[in-house]
Amino acid sequence: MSTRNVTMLSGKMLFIRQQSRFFFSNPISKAALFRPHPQSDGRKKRFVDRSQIPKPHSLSSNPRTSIRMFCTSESLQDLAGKRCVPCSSNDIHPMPEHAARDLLPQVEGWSIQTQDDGNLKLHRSWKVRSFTKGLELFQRVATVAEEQGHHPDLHLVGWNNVCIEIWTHSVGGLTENDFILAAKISALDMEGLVKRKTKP
Ligand SMILES: C[C@H](O)[C@H](O)[C@H]1CNC2=NC(N)=NC(=O)C2=N1
Repeated sequence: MSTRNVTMLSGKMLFIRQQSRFFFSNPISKAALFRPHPQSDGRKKRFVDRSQIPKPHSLSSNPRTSIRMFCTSESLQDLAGKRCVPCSSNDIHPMPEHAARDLLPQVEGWSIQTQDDGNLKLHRSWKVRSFTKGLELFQRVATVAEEQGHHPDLHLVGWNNVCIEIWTHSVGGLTENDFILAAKISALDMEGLVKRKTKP
């Protein structure tokens, strides 16, 4: 095999392994990728087993892979421990509803709603102990939002009904930023501000 072919093969292998690393937490092994194929003369020739190469930009049936397409890091680490990325980044895109629903269990108490324009948003509501406790809750949320450079919509109606809605305005939909902010808001100490949920 000429040097060029070896370079090409190794280059292709490197590209495939790089691509597979993007889609799978464990890159496909060389052995799986280059399977020996017995020749008529008894020699074994290696060929690229195309069935092992992930299709580019395919949302595989594995929900964790599809979530990973929209998350900033390989592992689905605790969202509250992550940091929002600038909403003006060209790399930020709205996620499809199935990816949002896959992330929802990580932000307990939040729900996904569809806006009048069809875009998705996160929603959560609380009963606060007083109007001023509601404003104090908003202040704590505002501190997190300013730290993250990502902001919710805050509603305080009927003096003690707080509702917080989050979506990424720059892309008109849900991104991981919204789930990170929701997780950080859920992690806030609201003791003394909100009424305990009465057991159903
Ligand atoms: C420049 C940058 O897009 C804006 O400053 C930030 C501020 N906070 C934001 N918050 C939300 N929810 N969506 C945004 O698009 C957004 N953009």
